[in-house]
Amino acid sequence: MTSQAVFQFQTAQENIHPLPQMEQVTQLEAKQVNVFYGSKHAVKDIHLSLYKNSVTAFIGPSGCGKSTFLRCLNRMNDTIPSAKVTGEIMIDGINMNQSELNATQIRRHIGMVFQKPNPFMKSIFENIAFAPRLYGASKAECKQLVEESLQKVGLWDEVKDRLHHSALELSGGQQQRLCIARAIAMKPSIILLDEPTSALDPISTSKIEQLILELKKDFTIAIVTHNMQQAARISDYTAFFYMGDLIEFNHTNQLFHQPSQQATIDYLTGRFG
Ligand SMILES: Nc1ncnc2c1ncn2[C@@H]1O[C@H](COP(=O)(O)OP(=O)(O)OP(=O)(O)O)[C@@H](O)[C@H]1O
Repeated sequence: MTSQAVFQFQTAQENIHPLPQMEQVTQLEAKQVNVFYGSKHAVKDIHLSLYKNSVTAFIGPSGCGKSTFLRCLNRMNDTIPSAKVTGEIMIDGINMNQSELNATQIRRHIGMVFQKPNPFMKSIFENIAFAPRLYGASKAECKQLVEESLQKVGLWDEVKDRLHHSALELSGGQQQRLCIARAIAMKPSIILLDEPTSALDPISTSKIEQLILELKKDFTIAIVTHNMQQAARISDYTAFFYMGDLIEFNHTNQLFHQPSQQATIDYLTGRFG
């Protein structure tokens, strides 16, 4: 029997989701989500919930489908011509994964920050004010949003005297915090972070981790990370993916200390990945 077959054999449905239904409030529920790139089945029948004001980490070896799944949550896979997403992404009783719903509107409510900081080639101020203005925010509202968002990401004091300088003058870590500020200025309910610290030094990484812990008071957060210490430090829940399957989902503490699946144990102990 191949190791993959062993994992599949051991992944009983009830073990994937051993969470007792306690006090968590579901913010988003993915049901039977599958993603195909042409004939490649990259994400297989995933059922997973994000809970309000919590951080959920997606971990697993390279190519296991973490980012692909994350991108389903705000319809970012719509931008990839070969990608086909089936299943439901339920928020407040509405399935977001239906073409009748406008993906741009959905992304207002489910913001995303990428691996590489990608500020617009505009001023610090404009990076934040641009989208709210498009959606009708007045000059005064934009000004307030800029300050509020920069305060939230701990960047205000560092940049308040050069708001009209190019965002590209900022360091990588500052640029990433600016991108987070840009996302939160749209007042989303969910923020998706795709390896947001992998291009950053340890000090900038630590600042972003602190920031994520602060932000979960106001937002629901999902983060893809290769850094297992990071997942252990900042997440409340962890989902372990392997070859497109969700192998295990649990409270982070539980998953790291008492994993229920052999594949999770093997990954956490460095036997593969
Ligand atoms: N645009 C695409 N076109 C075709 N195949 C893709 C595309 N993006 C991803 N894939 C494939 O889908 C599978 C899952 O990729 P994905 O990037 O989601 O994995 P991942 O777990 O996030 O990996 P990593 O940790 O390396 O970023 C991989 O086999 C990958 O090659």
